[in-house]
Parts: sequence; structure tokens; C-alpha cells
Amino acid sequence: MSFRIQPAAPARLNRCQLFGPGSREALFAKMASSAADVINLDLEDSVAPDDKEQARKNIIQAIGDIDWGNKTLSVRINGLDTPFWYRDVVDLLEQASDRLDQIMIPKVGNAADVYAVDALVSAIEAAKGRKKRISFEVIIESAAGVSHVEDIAASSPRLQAMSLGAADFAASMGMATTGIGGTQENYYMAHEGAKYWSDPWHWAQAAIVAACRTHGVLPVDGPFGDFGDDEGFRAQARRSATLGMVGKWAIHPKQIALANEIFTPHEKVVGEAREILAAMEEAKKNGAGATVYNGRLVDIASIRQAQVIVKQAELIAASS
Ligand SMILES: CC(C)(COP(=O)(O)OP(=O)(O)OC[C@H]1O[C@@H](n2cnc3c(N)ncnc32)[C@H](O)[C@@H]1OP(=O)(O)O)[C@@H](O)C(=O)NCCC(=O)NCCSC(=O)C[C@H](O)C(=O)O
Ligand SMILES: [Mg+2]
Repeated sequence: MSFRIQPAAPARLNRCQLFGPGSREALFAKMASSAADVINLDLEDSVAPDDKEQARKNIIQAIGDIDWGNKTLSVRINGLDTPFWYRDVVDLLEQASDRLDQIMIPKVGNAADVYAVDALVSAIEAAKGRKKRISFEVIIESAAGVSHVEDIAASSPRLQAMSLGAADFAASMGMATTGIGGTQENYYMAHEGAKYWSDPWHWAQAAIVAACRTHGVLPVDGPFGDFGDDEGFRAQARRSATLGMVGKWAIHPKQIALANEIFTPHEKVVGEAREILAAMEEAKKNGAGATVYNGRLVDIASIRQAQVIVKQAELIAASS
């Protein structure tokens, strides 16, 4: 264990991030009244190039006009490889109300990408006297992004969250699939005539979680494209939650309840975590660092594991 204490990630809910194209104004009020913790109004890949300017105007207007409740309100800007991103940042920071919480930077390939956006945002915030400091979230969705993931996680004190973007990631890696997340038909092991499917997203997710946890950033699972496949979404989300991710995107309202279901610790699990903490308190009183709970070993590390679950449950209780 390093002597450096692992920093805590921001204490806010991020179980579901609901996306909607900035060019579809009619969706904004529905998004605001949804049960998602985070709203992502999109200027990037769900908006056609000819619609970018109007989408920017729609979003700026809606940030001030719509009641977004206590949600984290984020806008995904265009990538740094496009001619659109600087205007996204300038117009948002100069014209949007202080209700804007966060900017999502897509296709981040290295820490300098975040530095560039930080420099521009910082200058506009100072020039315009903006009271609220905008936070950042990034998408890891390229070979470069995953190669530099730890530097990116450490790139800016503004950075609160990092998502895996399975579609662009697959394209950048040259993966032989058009699926967005989930099980991939050809990614399996064969044993004695049977197929055992494996998870091609696992290693990138694990790299993201490790980088995020090292630097106090929230790790988030990105989109699951087949919004007709509830069980596929659940399975993907359960794997992400087990790995340490705190939430998942919804690209259709159907997916909101699914994400909330998986990333809200079940009452039974919370109860068990509290019982482990109580058992360890009892053990401590007796001078022991380990004890038996329901027939299995629990020790001081178990306290840290149980605290992850109890803290998440307390965060949810405090926000409802
Ligand atoms: C996927 C959609 C295009 C589907 O839209 P639509 O055909 O309108 O859906 P439905 O008819 O099934 O809608 C049912 C009702 O739900 C409302 N609706 C639809 N979408 C949303 C939404 N996003 N938020 C809130 N409400 C929504 C409809 O209006 C219907 O309402 P009603 O008539 O009152 O019943 C569409 O869902 C959509 O555009 N989704 C978001 C797409 C998006 O933002 N994509 C970008 C993120 S994914 C990505 O970028 C990949 C990533 O970067 C990577 O590389 O992996
Ligand atoms: Mg993408």
C-alpha cells in the first residue's frame, strides 16, 4: 500500500447518465423529469454537422429555461479533432446560465486534450466572472485514450468522471464488431464442444476503474446500443458495477430504470454490509482484527469493502 491516501471520488450520484441530441429540443423536458442522476445534452455524434449551430443555441436556451431539479447537468462538446469544439466551449461558457454543471469531453487521447479545454474554460470563466466553476467528464474511446488513461485521470482538478465509449473505442481499436457494448458473438472460448463467452470490454473497464480510483474520479460505463435488450443491459451493468463502476449511460429512457436498479445497492446487500461493520466492531472490542460472519472470514479489509456499499446507500438516502 502506498503512503498516499487514495482520494475519494466526488460524493454525488451518477447511477444513470441520460443522453439526448441537442437538435431534439422536444426531448429536453422529458429528460429533466426523468429519474436519471446526470443529463448529457449532446452536441457531438448524435447531432449532424449542419445542425450543430442550432443544437448549441437550443442547449444554451434550455439550460436556463428548464427546471433540471437536482440533476448534474452536462453538455457533451465536440471532439478536439473537429472545427466545432472551441465554439461549443466559448458559447456555452459565455452564454449559458450558471445551472450548467459540467462539460463532457469526448475522444480524449491524452492529458493535453483536457489541458487545452481547461485553459479555454478557465480564461472564459475569469473574463466573464462566472461564479460556478465548471467541472469536466471525459470519454475514453480510443486506443490512445486507454493507453494514456492514468495521465488523463490525473489531468485536471476539474475532472469528476470518466466513461468508456464502447462504439468509438471498438472502431479505434479495429475491433470486428458493430455492437455497442455487451456480449460479442465471436468473443468466446471453446471447451469440449461448448462455447463460453468472454467480455471484450473488461480490460478497458478495469484500466479506467484503476485510473479513476487512483485519482479520485468517478468511473462510469458508457452506452449499451441495443435498447430492446433489457437482460443484455443488466448483465453488462452488473459486470461494470462488480468491477467498481458507479453508473452507466442510458441512450433511451427505457434504460434509466435498469441502470438505477443495478447501481442502487439492494437493501439485502446494504443490510449485510452493516452487519459486517457491526461484527468487526464486536471483534475490535475483543482485540481481534478478524472474525467469522455467516461462515466466512471478515477482517479489516472487509470494513473498507462494506463501507463502499454503506456510503453509496447513504448518498442515495441523502439525495431522496
Ligand atoms: C434512440 C433514439 C433515437 C430513439 O428515439 P425515438 O425513436 O423517439 O424513441 P421512442 O419512440 O422509443 O421513444 C419513446 C418515448 O421516449 C421519448 N424519448 C426518446 N428518447 C429520449 C431521450 N433520449 N430522453 C428522453 N426521452 C426520450 C420519446 O420522445 C417518446 O416519448 P413519448 O412520445 O412522450 O412517449 C433516442 O432515444 C435518442 O436520440 N437517444 C439518444 C442518442 C444519443 O444521444 N446518442 C449519443 C450517446 S451514445 C454515443 O455517442 C456513443 C459513444 O460516444 C461511444 O462511442 O460509445
Ligand atoms: Mg463516441
